Amino acid sequence: MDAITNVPEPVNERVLGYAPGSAERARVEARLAELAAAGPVELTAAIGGERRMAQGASFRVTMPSDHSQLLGQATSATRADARAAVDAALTARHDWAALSFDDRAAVFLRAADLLAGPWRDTLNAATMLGQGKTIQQAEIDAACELIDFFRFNVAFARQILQNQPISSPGVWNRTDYRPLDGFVYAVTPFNFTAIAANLPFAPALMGNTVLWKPSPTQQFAAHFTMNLFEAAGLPPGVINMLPGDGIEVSEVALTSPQLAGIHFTGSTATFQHLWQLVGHNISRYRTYPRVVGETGGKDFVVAHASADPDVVRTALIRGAFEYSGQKCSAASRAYLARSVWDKISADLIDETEALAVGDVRDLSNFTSAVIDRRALTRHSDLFARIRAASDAKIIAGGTTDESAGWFVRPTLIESDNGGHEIFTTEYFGPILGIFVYDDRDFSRVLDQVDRSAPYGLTGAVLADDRVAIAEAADKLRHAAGNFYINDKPTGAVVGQQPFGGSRASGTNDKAGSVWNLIRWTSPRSIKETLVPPTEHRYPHMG
Ligand SMILES: NC(=O)c1ccc[n+]([C@@H]2O[C@H](COP(=O)([O-])OP(=O)(O)OC[C@H]3O[C@@H](n4cnc5c(N)ncnc54)[C@H](O)[C@@H]3O)[C@@H](O)[C@H]2O)c1
Ligand SMILES: N[C@@H](CCC=O)C(=O)O
Repeated sequence: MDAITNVPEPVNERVLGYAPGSAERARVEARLAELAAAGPVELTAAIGGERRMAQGASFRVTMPSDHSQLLGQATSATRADARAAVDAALTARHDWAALSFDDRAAVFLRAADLLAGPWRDTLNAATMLGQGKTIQQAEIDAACELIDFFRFNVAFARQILQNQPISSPGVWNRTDYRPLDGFVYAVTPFNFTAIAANLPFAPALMGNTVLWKPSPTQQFAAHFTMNLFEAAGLPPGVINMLPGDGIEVSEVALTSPQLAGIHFTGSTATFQHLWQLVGHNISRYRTYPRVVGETGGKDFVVAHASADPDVVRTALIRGAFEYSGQKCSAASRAYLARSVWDKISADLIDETEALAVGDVRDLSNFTSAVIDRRALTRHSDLFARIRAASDAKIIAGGTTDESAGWFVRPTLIESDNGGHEIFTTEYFGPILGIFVYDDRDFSRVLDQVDRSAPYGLTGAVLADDRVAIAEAADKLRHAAGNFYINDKPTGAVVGQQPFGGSRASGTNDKAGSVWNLIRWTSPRSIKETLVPPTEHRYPHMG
């Protein structure tokens, strides 16, 4: 079809409440029971449309909040699997790029509607069981954010395609939004089902074919996400999914002359490692690979003396402890004016101690387990270090329990040493460092917030005083790519707060926006001269 169509106007998917007695609660509870009872699922690779086990070492996917519950059996992709996936992506490339934008977009609009309807409970339940999310956290991720990524990216991509140059008399200029000249390698984190799907999907929407390497601890929901892509009609070879740790896959992908882009989300260390390998191999590639990565954070909350104490307490608890702090955006360092601290400290400690932490199948819990034993050990080691030191003190939480699941109690650690590791290091767990400052030192503490951590992802200022808000927004301009005023620093919504940060937090290409999609196209300018000249001499030559 030659018409330039209008794509559906995107609207953010409504977040369902799952209150006791609601229909959606009954449905998701039934799906949780079914998936947990179904026995281990074979977590296959997807290569050129074929679903088969990868050829490497096997690994198990269990529930973080009940590690005796086996959800899936997987095997890691080997070099041979990776070579097959690269070949499949390159084979599918021409036909996928040759499809009209409408045909490509329709696949993902259908995925959005399937997910909003019959697939919602499956992806929510898989995310709860496999990644330890409560229903609220699964709903805003695996359902709403992913549906929004699908629908909004289609609309943003259409805007890009419509962006065409001017022409002049006798000349017709056009921009051809080509996919990149090769395949895209998407490497995704454990903590968000929506991010894991968006990283392969966004380049695919722009006409690219993709190797997708999910996190082993997200493989359960990734498996169902791949099923969803297929159910929506994604042609074979467009997205090829390779389970496992990715080491052998990277050896193949990053040395392939056809590597055209990396779409990464995960830790700063892994991203830097991948970027170094790209630098090392730079002369091998046919084109310069686009390297897009969103990485770690040490996200701050600064409360001014004018802040409402109830707002501060709520923003800290939700911002730091939802999903047990396993969000790149989680509040992990708080700078509190002493007058505010004096008003909230007792209640903050009591409420933190009272937070219900347990199995995700008990919907009354506020949060659940951390992702795996490694994460739990990172926290128990931290607690031991803090207890041995004199310049920081655990004032709530500070315990772990691995008897049934990988549980870490929400923890508050207070210190007056602004350079302490609790203000600089990303633990990726339910840990909030607290620095109390004299009310009159607000300006000085803003400088400290800006300088003390290497990251630049999210941050919040809480204040009623407008001058204080303006000063914080100015002084912290580069300290956060997502800056919140009187809110927690988590929970960005697609289309409303495009997400990403700079400094050690990434390339700030803003997932779910035109700025991200533009990285997956290599525009070609076409000039057509309608009546070309037939004489080389210019008028000034007489
Ligand atoms: N800025 C953001 O938008 C954002 C969003 C989510 C998570 N994160 C960050 O992600 C981190 C947590 O996620 P994680 O624990 O999954 O991160 P991670 O870096 O451990 O793993 C990310 C992915 O990289 C893979 N990986 C590791 N080494 C690899 C290699 N050599 N080749 C190929 N793949 C390799 C992992 O298997 C996984 O799929 C935190 O630092 C968090 O802040 C950032
Ligand atoms: N976009 C999410 C964070 C993603 C990282 O883990 C938020 O805004 O809370």
